[in-house]
Amino acid sequence: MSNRIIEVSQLSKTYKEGTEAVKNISFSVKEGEFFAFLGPNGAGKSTTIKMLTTLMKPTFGEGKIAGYDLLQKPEKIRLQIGVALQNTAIDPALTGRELIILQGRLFGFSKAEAIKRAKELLELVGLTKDADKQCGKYSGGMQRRLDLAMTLVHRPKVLFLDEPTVGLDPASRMDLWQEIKKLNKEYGTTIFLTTQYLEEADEVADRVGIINDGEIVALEKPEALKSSLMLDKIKLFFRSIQEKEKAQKAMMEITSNLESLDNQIILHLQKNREYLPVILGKLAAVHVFPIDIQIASPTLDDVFLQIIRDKKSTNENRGV
Ligand SMILES: Nc1ncnc2c1ncn2[C@@H]1O[C@H](COP(=O)(O)OP(=O)(O)OP(=O)(O)O)[C@@H](O)[C@H]1O
Repeated sequence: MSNRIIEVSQLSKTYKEGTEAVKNISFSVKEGEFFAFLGPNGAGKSTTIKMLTTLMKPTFGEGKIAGYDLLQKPEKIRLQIGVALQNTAIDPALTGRELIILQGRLFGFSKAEAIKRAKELLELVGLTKDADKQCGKYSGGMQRRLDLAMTLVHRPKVLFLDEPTVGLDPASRMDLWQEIKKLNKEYGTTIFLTTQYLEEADEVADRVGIINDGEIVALEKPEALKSSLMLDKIKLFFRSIQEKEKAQKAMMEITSNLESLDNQIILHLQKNREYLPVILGKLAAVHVFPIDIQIASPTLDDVFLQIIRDKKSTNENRGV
């Protein structure tokens, strides 16, 4: 096997009533890579994960996970992967420890092995203290960590996580990211996850794939995606809304690619520091002076919005 642990070629899924949820996608993920799969609601992320985890058959195309073919060797694949999908149902009356032991037994561990593995995993995800509490009484963050522990029982090579941090408060989100990062860095587990929190994907992912309307529209390292935008955001803050409005008219002479919020204007300009004197000159001409100026490089959110906007306008031009 090459060191590509996920390999997908022209993978497609059309649901029975005709929705083309995934259209001919091809990509690969290397062993040990942290891959984030992003896309707006309904883009095809869950459908892709379901196909890659053998829960759903593709209508066309092929894929291999850890060297095994999706259609020919699904049972082999299931032993190599861990899957945490959204809304997994677990019995709330059982304790965290009992659930992990049960999972171990389902994977064929002896009772003693399952107990030992549960202890290790509870430690890994920081649930040792609450291991013997009924999991129905766990907080959202604790439940997610338990989900994670359960997916790890059989030491999977690849972990598929569908929006693992959705609905968690920022502190719990950070904790869970730490656990996932640890698995990736210390144990070399390949991570394939979907998330809506782009700034977090930016921080943790080696590579990002963006899917929109069933098609992959970007596949890059986060840095490369951001620099491909070649735009800076210049934020100008004013003392009052009246001043901001005056300034906005003047700024429209430089670019129409701007946003106006309360007392600030955000200009999106090609990366080029020479624009600053031009901006200040135009403002001085109308006697308005900003109280603060901030220059920021694009974030992954900006890239995402731009890609989705470009796609929309191409479709509109084509009359789609
Ligand atoms: N079981 C199904 N039967 C028919 N259509 C479906 C089914 N599941 C998903 N779809 C449709 O397929 C498309 C892709 O959905 P999918 O759930 O894969 O997107 P997603 O990117 O995971 O969205 P979200 O972020 O909202 O979970 C959508 O148009 C959706 O309505």
